[in-house]
Amino acid sequence: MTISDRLVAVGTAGLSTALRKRGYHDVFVDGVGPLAAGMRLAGPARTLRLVPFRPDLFAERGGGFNPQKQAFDTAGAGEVLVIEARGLAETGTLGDILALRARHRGAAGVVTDGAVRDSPAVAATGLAVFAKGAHPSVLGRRHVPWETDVVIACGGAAVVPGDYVVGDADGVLVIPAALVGEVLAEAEDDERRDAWIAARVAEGEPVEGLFPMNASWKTRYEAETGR
Ligand SMILES: O=C([O-])CC(=O)C(=O)O
Ligand SMILES: [Mg+2]
Repeated sequence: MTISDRLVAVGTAGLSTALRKRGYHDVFVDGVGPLAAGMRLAGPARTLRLVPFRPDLFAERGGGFNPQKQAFDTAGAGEVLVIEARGLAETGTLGDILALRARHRGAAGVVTDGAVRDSPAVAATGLAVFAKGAHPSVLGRRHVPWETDVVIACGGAAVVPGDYVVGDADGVLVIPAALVGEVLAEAEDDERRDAWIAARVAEGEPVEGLFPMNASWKTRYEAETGR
């Protein structure tokens, strides 16, 4: 399995615990959700930064093959395109044509703290998209597509190009690239342990002494699982 496949398999809840232990409490892209139920993604971030609309700045960078279009046309296989839209839900930041392009490039998905336009068609592309909502407007209503591949803010989280971004039904979070190996390994161990605990709770055991495990549960866990 690739790192991205393993991140999707372990899920955001387990990853958030391992991040929190290391002091990373503010790595959540808050306020966004999947465009369709069941969408999941993981991969290294490419970034696109939108700045507040201004006629002169829009004239400089808003038209033609602008940074928004450049970002989608150059999205890499397995990458997650993350868009800084300052949390504004009243303007689209991508639509079906750009989603199709990202899909064709093999991108893992898109995360935007703005809205999506052409939203039924975007969902139909099969690309995993996490957004604040849907809105018919083009981005020029509120934004100027300014630059790609810089550190951005998205949903309150800082995103550095190359950070790993993971999204599922619980939400979206960001893992600094240097931490992904240790965070993933620890979250996988914790998830295996929690699955074992969940099986005991499903059998009717109380959580007291079991979650977290006391010494006697630990002994049984180690004996049964070899961990
Ligand atoms: O104009 C936009 O922002 C994007 C759009 O509609 C599309 O990708 O289809
Ligand atoms: Mg469109």
